[in-house]
Amino acid sequence: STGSAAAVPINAEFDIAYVTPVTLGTPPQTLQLDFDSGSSDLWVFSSHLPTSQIRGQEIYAPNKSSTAKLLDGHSWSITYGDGSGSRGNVYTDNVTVGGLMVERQAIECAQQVSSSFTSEAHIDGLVGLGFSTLNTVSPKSQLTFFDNAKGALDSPVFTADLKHKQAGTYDFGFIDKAKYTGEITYVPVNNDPGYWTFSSSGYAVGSGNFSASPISGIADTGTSLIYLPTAVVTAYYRQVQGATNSRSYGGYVFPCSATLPSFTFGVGEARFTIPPAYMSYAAVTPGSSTCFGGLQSSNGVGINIWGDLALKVAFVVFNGGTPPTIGWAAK
Ligand SMILES: O=C(NC1CCCCC1)N[C@H]1[C@H](O)[C@@H](N2CCCCC2)[C@@H]2OC[C@H]1O2
Repeated sequence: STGSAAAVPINAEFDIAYVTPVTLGTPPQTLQLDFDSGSSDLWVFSSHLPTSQIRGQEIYAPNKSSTAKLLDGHSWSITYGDGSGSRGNVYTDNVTVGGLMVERQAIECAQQVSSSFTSEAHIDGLVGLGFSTLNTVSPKSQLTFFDNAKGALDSPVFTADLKHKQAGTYDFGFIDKAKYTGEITYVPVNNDPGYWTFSSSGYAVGSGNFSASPISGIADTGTSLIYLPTAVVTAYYRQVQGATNSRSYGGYVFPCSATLPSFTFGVGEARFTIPPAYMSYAAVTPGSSTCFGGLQSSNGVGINIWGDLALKVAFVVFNGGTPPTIGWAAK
C-alpha cells in the first residue's frame, strides 16, 4: 500500500508549520494535523477539552465514531522544545492519510492543551513521525502511524516534499521520482533516543568557502526554523549588518532591510542552499522593521535541529528500514 497527502503551510506570511488532512473514525472526521518527525505521539483536539481551550480548531469526538475504542487506563502527556504541550486519554480508531488506512491507531485525545496550541487555530493536533520509543502513552507506549502502517507499505519509507509558501506533500510507502532531481544522498540515522538524527557534512555562508565539519542534528518537520551551534550562527550573522542576538526577542534579529547571505549545508557530498529570502523568518511583531532570523543558535536547545526551513529546499526520504537512513535530494 501507499499514501500521499498535501502538506499545507498554515500561514500565508511565513511557514510556521504545515498541516495535512487526516480522517479519523466512522463516519470520517477530518482534522488538519501537523506531521512532526521530531515527536511520536498522534494527538488531537477532542471533545474532552474544555471549550475555553478550543479557538477555531476542529475536534475529534470518539463517542461519535462507531469504530472508536477507549484504551482503558492509559494516558499521555507531552512537552515540546518550545515549551508547548498537551495531555489526555487514549482511544484506538481507524486513521487514514492520503488513502492509506491504519486500523486501531492510538489516537491521543487532548483533555488539556497549552496556550500556544489554543492560539494556533490551524493546527488540530499532531501526527508524530519520530521513532515509537519517544511515545508518551502510559502504562503501555503506543506505535506511530508510520510504524503501524510500515508492514503494509510497498517500501518502509515516508518522504517530505515541503515547499516555501505553497503546498507540498508527504508520501508513504514509495519514492516519487517526479519530486526530485539527480541522486538521493543517503546517510546513516542514529535513532537513539528516537529522533531522525543524522550528520550534516558542513556548511557555507553565502559565497564563502565550505566548512567541512560534521554537524549532528535531527530532521524535524515539526520545527519551523534551523537551530545550529553558535560557531555556525555567529559566522552567518557576522555577514548581516545590524544583526544582534536579542535576549528580549529570544534569538538573532536584524533590520528587515538588511541584505542576507544564503546558507548552504552539506549532506555527504551533496550541497543544499537556502536562498537569502528564506533566511528572514518574520517581523518580530506585525509591521515591525526588525526581523527574526531563520537560523538560530541551538545553545539553549541541547540538540541541533534541521527544521522546515532546511527541509523545504530538498526532497527528504525518511527510510524506516533496517538500519534506518535518511536521504536528501535536490528538487
Ligand atoms: O517545539 C518545537 N520545536 C522546538 C523549537 C525550539 C527549539 C527546540 C525545538 N516544535 C513544536 C512546535 O513549536 C509546535 N508549534 C505549535 C504552535 C504552532 C507552530 C508549531 C508544534 O507542536 C510540537 C512541535 O510542533
